[in-house]
Amino acid sequence: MSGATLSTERPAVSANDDLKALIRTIPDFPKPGIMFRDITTLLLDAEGFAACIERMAAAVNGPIDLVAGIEARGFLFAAALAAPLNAGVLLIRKDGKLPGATIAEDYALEYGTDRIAMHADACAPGARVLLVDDLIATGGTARAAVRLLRKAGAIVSQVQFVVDLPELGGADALREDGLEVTSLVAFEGH
Ligand SMILES: O=P(O)(O)OC[C@H]1O[C@H](OP(=O)(O)OP(=O)(O)O)[C@H](O)[C@@H]1O
Ligand SMILES: Nc1ncnc2[nH]cnc12
Repeated sequence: MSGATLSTERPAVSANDDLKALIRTIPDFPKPGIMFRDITTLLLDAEGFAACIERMAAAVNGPIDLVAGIEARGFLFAAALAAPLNAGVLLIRKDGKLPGATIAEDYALEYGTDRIAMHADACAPGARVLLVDDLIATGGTARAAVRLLRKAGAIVSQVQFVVDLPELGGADALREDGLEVTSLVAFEGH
């Protein structure tokens, strides 16, 4: 009779711990109590940034026409990801920055509201758009971006982030909206 054997192997290292180690945490920025997850250190590492983009590309579910990036840090990941996916890049900017005719969407901040915009003619109705940002916290920005893209007629079914702050509930809120949400690393706390 073969009894259960206890594994002497170490628990598997999460596949993206190498990337997590490249993201620096700066306490109390931009204000006391915030743990700022700084992806500039990941960007500085050539192998790490390349691995990040490869893993994001591998997680893309189905063909897409455009990668939409959210200003400003989201642009970096969206632009790099678009090349291997053979997709174009659609810019979602803070209001007032785009030169052509725009459509906009408001979203709530801790205090007050903000507005993001995109060129009204940036995507054809029915275009399959993957939304990308560096980080999701409360999800206010990403949810507004999804509403904006859908207002333009885009089909948005997946949203990707490098970093998730799960305690803030943004990824769960997007999932409740019916979106597929993928992120490479998660940090506990704000
Ligand atoms: O999930 P949320 O609570 O909406 O927060 C996440 C957003 O906050 C950060 O952008 P920020 O507005 O700081 O802009 P930046 O990229 O220009 O620094 C981040 O890049 C996301 O876009
Ligand atoms: N904790 C955090 N670190 C970096 N960017 C953020 N955007 C919102 N919360 C953030």
